[in-house]
Order: sequence, then C-alpha cells, then structure tokens
Amino acid sequence: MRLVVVGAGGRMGRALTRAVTDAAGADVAAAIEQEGSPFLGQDAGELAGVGALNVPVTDDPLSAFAKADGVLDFTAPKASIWFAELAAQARIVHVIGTTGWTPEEETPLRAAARHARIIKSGNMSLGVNLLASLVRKAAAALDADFDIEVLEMHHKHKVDAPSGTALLLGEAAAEGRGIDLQTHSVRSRDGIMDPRKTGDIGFATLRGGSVIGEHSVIFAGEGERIELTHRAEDRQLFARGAVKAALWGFDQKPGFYSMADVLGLDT
Ligand SMILES: NC(=O)C1=CN([C@@H]2O[C@H](COP(=O)(O)OP(=O)(O)OC[C@H]3O[C@@H](n4cnc5c(N)ncnc54)[C@H](OP(=O)(O)O)[C@@H]3O)[C@@H](O)[C@H]2O)C=CC1
Ligand SMILES: O=C(O)C1=N[C@H](C(=O)O)C[C@H](O)C1
Repeated sequence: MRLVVVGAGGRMGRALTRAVTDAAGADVAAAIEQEGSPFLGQDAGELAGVGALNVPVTDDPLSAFAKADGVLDFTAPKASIWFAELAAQARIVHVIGTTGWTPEEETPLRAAARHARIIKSGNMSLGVNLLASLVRKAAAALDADFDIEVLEMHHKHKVDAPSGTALLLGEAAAEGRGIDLQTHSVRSRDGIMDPRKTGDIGFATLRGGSVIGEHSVIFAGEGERIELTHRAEDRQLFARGAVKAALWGFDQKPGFYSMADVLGLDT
C-alpha cells in the first residue's frame, strides 16, 4: 500500500515514517509539510532516523495523493479537513490521528467520507481502545453515585486539552451510563463553585516534560474507588496502530470508521 505521511517532520510524522518502513505491505510514497516548513526538501527517511528513502518532503499534497492508496495524518484539525477533501477526490484511505476538534469541524469529515475511507481516532493504540470498552462496561454497571473523573497527562508541547483520548474515554463512560457527554461534562474548575453534580463527568489535564500519554478513568464511590489506567511508553505504539488502520481500510467501502472498527472491539 502506497502511503503518504503528512506532517512528516512532526513527532508523530517521524514515528509514522518509521512504522511504515517496518511494516510488511506498505511503503512511504510521499511526505508532506506545509509551505515554508524548514523540512521541505529533506529526505523523510533521514528525518525519521531510518536512512534515506529517496522521498523528499514536499508541500504538494494534491500530486502526492493522486499517486497513493492512503494518507497517515497526525497534524492539526484545519489541515486534516483539507486533507480529507483531497483524500475524497482521490478516493483513498485517510487515517486521522489529529486531536483538538470542535464538533463543527467534524462535519466536513463526514461529507468527505462519502468518497474516502476515513478512519479517525483520538488514540490508535490497542490498549486505549480496549480501555474504552472496559470503561463503557464499568459505567453501565455502576450507578450515578460513582462520580466519573478522567485524568490525563502529556508532554509540555501538547496544545489541545482535554486530550483526544480523554474525550474518547469520556464518551465511552457517557455511552455506558446512557447520558450525553456534552451536557454532562465539566472541563475546568477554579475558585469557589457549586458542589459536584451527580452524573457529571469531570476532566483534569496535566502537562509537563516528555510524557508520551497517560490516562486514568476514576469511578469514585462512597468508601471505594475504581481506577482504570493506560500508560503509553512509546510513540511508535500510535504509529503502528495507524498503519494497521490504513491496511485495514484498503479493503473497506467509503465511510467513517473508528479504531474500534479496525480492532473488532465492541462499542
Ligand atoms: N490519535 C493518536 O493516537 C495520536 C494523536 N496525536 C495527535 O497528532 C497531532 C500531532 O501531534 P505531534 O506529532 O505531537 O505534533 P507536531 O507539532 O510534532 O507535528 C505536527 C506536524 O504537522 C505539521 N502540519 C501542520 N499543518 C500542516 C499542513 N497544513 N500541511 C502539512 N503539515 C502540517 C506541523 O508543521 P508546523 O510545525 O509547520 O505547523 C508539524 O510538523 C496532535 O493533534 C496530537 O494530539 C498524537 C499522538 C497519538
Ligand atoms: O499529543 C499527543 O502526544 C497525544 N495525543 C493524543 C491525544 O490527544 O489523546 C494521543 C496520545 O495520548 C498522545
């Protein structure tokens, strides 16, 4: 499968190039950064530390997508929307790991999925997607007297909060409990406020150092507490998941898919 890595100079872009190079049945067909990027013209393999691949980074996704079977995209929402439109025109697979979406920004992705095979997830690891299934089950089994809080920590460079994974886990908890996350989520607390409302799902964000990604869902009841935790120890985990998603998407019809679909997990 000929794959384009967009955002090829970024932390995940470099991890994706390494993962494609390691995978059977996939090649790096092109590498993209935006106009003005210092990475333009550099070899994607050299950037990723796997040796020259003879794939220079360009700022021309249109030409790249026309010759490819799929795109691996961990960039920013505005960029991912544009890439989804191009992937739809080219009728190819678009794997989106980008996080930090508003609900309105997701609408054009659904339109692009009429022609592209879009696989989007806030976390491409098996562990987190399994954790989401466990959270859904726990939330369904426990009554609303168990307060649900989602805690996450990431490296100091991360710009969106709560993380895509925290929101994915919050959605799983809300689904398990049969409530709407939008109307039950508390995303910040500061100063004097009303006591916690029964049924709310709280989010807390920590940022610092080089932490790859840590998430806990805490079910706090009277006199007991259940904590479900995932710790990512290596960014390659997400990149391998993205390549797996692309290879899976190759045989699918146009549509909007999740990592749970790829992994065959119940939702
Ligand atoms: N779903 C998952 O499993 C995971 C998701 N992520 C998410 O992936 C995203 C990227 O993370 P990370 O790699 O750490 O971030 P980086 O900032 O290191 O990388 C993003 C790259 O995308 C580039 N980019 C932005 N806009 C465009 C564009 N229009 N065209 C081409 N390239 C563009 C950036 O270039 P420039 O610097 O010039 O803006 C940068 O090189 C984040 O949203 C993060 O949360 C991360 C890990 C796992
Ligand atoms: O920005 C990151 O690094 C990560 N982002 C994703 C998220 O927002 O959940 C996934 C992972 O935790 C790393």
